[in-house]
Amino acid sequence: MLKVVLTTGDHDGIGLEVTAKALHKMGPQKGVQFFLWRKDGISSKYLKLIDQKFTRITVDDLEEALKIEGPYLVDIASDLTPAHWVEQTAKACFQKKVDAMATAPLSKTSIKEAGFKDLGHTDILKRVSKVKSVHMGFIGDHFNVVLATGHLPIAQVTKHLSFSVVAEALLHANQVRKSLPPAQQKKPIGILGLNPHAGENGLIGQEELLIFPNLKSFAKEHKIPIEGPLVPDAAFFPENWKKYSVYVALYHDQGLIPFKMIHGQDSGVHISLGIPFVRTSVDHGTAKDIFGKNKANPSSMLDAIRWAIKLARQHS
Ligand SMILES: NC(=O)c1ccc[n+]([C@@H]2O[C@H](COP(=O)([O-])OP(=O)(O)OC[C@H]3O[C@@H](n4cnc5c(N)ncnc54)[C@H](O)[C@@H]3O)[C@@H](O)[C@H]2O)c1
Ligand SMILES: N[C@H](C(=O)O)[C@H](O)COP(=O)(O)O
Repeated sequence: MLKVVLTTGDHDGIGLEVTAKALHKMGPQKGVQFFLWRKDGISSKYLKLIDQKFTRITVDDLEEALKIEGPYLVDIASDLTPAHWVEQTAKACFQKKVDAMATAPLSKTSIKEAGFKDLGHTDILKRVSKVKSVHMGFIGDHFNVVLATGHLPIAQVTKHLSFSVVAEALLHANQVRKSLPPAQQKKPIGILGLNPHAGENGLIGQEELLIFPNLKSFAKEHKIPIEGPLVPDAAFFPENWKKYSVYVALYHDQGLIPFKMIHGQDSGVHISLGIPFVRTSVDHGTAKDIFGKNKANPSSMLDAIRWAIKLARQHS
């Protein structure tokens, strides 16, 4: 049985709602045991939804939960913070006690309030895994994006960008390319430029001239098909989506504004690249403005759980 752990994120966000709705929609999955972290003492509305499809057993910690075998959904009613749920699950994944984790949205503020220095799940996973670089990858129905830099203030992006930063992102984007259906795998990875008009041969910034000549040799050496620097304001025209297996965006919003505009809440999965286990997530946030209103769309969480299972099967 694959053990897949779901964390439900901020207590006052839509995490539990989208997770319960997603589980209700997908029902039990052959060969998969689900574990669900949630706050102790919550209203039973969403648990009742889960109970329509699953036999649920409640415990109060992960260690206890992992001892339970059989056709149950194991519900962890916890008084730890949601950031601790993520950290404990990541440790269990790292120790191979768990096969995959799918996370509902967690605010960076709540991670800070839990006493952690990490900026997001990605940083928690990187710390637990002790790896040098982790990249955020986003898989969508229309196109896929890998971010070369993460949660970095915009003022620091140019200081941080270098050939080696983009080359590491390219290697992770290539992992995404190789996991795509054969026809898509053949398409190059499109790497965006940084400046307006991709620098226009150095007239509007030097970053493209500093990064891309080396990147092209690096890609050739690693047999990775690439194109770039793509002109950022034209790269995401719909007619270009099918030209590239993956886009590499140089900073967070360069890739996520188009990705979220197009995929909205209807699809889109976030995959952590560079950690030694499977972690997927939604492509939206905590949506506190609609907390408790039963308005949250669970499609991204449903995709995140499906991808966690698919990737865990490939890993096992
Ligand atoms: N995977 C994650 O853990 C993750 C991802 C993104 C953002 N965040 C965090 O979430 C918090 C809020 O982020 P934000 O305000 O930038 O974006 P957000 O996605 O929470 O909200 C943007 C808008 O989209 C709506 N929305 C989001 N998801 C929806 C859904 N499933 N169904 C219906 N409407 C939905 C919201 O109601 C809001 O109007 C921040 O603290 C951020 O750090 C976490
Ligand atoms: N950049 C992500 C997004 O907008 O979807 C997000 O903030 C999630 O980050 P973590 O997975 O590191 O929490």
